Amino acid sequence: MFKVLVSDPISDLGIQQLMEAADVTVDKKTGLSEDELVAIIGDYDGLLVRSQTTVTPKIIEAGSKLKVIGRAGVGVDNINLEAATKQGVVVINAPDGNTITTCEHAFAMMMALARHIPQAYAKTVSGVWDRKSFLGVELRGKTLGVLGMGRIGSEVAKRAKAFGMSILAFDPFLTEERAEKMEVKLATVDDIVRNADFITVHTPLTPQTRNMISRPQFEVMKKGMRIVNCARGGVIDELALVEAIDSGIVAGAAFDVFEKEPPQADHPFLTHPKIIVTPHLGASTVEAQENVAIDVSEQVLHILRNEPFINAVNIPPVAPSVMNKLQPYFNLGEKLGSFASQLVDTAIREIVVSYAGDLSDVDTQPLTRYIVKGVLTRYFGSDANIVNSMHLAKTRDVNVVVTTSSKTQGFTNLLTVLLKTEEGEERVVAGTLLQGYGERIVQLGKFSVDIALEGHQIVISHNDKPGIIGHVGTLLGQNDVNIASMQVGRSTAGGNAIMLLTVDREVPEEVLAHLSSLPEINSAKEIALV
Ligand SMILES: NC(=O)c1ccc[n+]([C@@H]2O[C@H](COP(=O)([O-])OP(=O)(O)OC[C@H]3O[C@@H](n4cnc5c(N)ncnc54)[C@H](O)[C@@H]3O)[C@@H](O)[C@H]2O)c1
Ligand SMILES: O=C(O)CC[C@@H](O)C(=O)O
Repeated sequence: MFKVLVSDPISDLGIQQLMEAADVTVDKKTGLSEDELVAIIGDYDGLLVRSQTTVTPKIIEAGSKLKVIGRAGVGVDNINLEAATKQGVVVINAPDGNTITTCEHAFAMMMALARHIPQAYAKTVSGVWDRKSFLGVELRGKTLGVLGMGRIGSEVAKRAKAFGMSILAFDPFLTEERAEKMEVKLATVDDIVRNADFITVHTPLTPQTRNMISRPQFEVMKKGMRIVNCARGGVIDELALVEAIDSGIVAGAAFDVFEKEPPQADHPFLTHPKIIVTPHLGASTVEAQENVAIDVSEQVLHILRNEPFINAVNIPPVAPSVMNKLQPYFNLGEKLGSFASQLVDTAIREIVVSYAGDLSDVDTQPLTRYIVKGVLTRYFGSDANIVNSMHLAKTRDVNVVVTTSSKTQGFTNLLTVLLKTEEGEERVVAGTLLQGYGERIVQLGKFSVDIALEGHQIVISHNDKPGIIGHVGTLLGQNDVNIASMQVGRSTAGGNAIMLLTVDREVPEEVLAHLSSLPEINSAKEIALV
């Protein structure tokens, strides 16, 4: 039974699927401090948050069973990704569910700003009928600058066109072609800053976007422009903005987000007559909260159940078509990695993975993670997983090299793992997924073999002399180790040879030692693939 903790208020309807799952119990405990979370998180396999819980390294480290942290929303800036990745915890978000809602909020803020709606409302309900102080401006005919043309920025631009605005847009990924299709003008930040009547920002907060609009930008703005931030506090420099309003450059600002949330009681925005604010309400609609909770619950279930998932923030995204193609090979890759790692005796320095045939023309990154996990499991046990395998390899100075090859050896798909060790050892094993026959090892060192990749195996390196197979069979039989299948490969008659046996059970240490001591046998190793 999996246990999931929901530590922020999240739509009940949205997490219904999780609550109704027979293999999951859900606990809702909101408003906990870091220490309170640290004290209980060790019991949970999953943690579901919105934006109130700050998931710190301390909480993640205490989550010894934690497999997944789900963020019901887009931004994962309240989750320490580095700590999660290090510990192999998948972080997922729900990037699509609140796009329209947040876009509509940004638009509402822009309109409220243009027509002084919050200020006029406050005065009216206070009993003052003031029709002179709130002269607004139309949106029609104005230039809107959109910084960040992702999901939300693009939707804002679409709506602004319907209002008769012309749009200048900047996003590092916005091409001339896409801009044309969206009927916006591709511009630089400087163009936007100098020419826009309204600016709205829709970027994440990154080192590049922090204070993207600050004093130098305000100084060259059109007098009387207005500015909206429904993305992240810190993208627009708060103090520089207040100065720009007070000096008459900016006519007004609308902010849903703050550098520090909630803002201090003396934050200048809270009393400024030309700044309107909301308490991070961009995603707060019934629809969006249901959508993000449904999306994230579904993914959490997949992760807990070890099924393929999407929207992982700390694993590169994979297109569903690529995932479908790769998924059948995950087990093969992990087992080959595991097999290869059990062949080496000294510290691994390089893992060289080679893909051929059907695997040569697809983005194999996710499969490489499984192979590296397979290699590292020998050393890290269940601490190695597909989220942290590349990170673990890097921190242990293990170089991972991926190549594609045209040498398929006649197979439709071929996956080769070569391990190089500090002492100059090289161990190579190749496998294939054979329709109707499952996962097979087809190469071991320089020898061609064909044996199912499963269970307990013994790899014996020996000299090709008569009687050896008989000795091995007798010894294993005497020790109650049943042989399920056997393959022998040799370079030349009488030369080096390899024997690969699948046996029905674990092989006792002393039996392996006895095997290794038999005449003409150079080494005997057990490989466990269970
Ligand atoms: N107020 C809220 O409640 C609320 C709700 C949802 C999302 N958000 C925030 O809104 C922002 C946008 O969300 P989204 O879903 O559209 O994300 P998105 O990833 O679809 O779009 C973000 C865009 O910003 C662009 N970008 C990155 N650096 C940039 C730069 N230096 N200059 C210009 N563009 C840059 C990216 O290329 C991307 O296209 C995020 O920060 C998100 O957290 C806030
Ligand atoms: O309301 C929330 O949970 C915050 C939403 C938003 O900032 C997000 O990043 O998705």
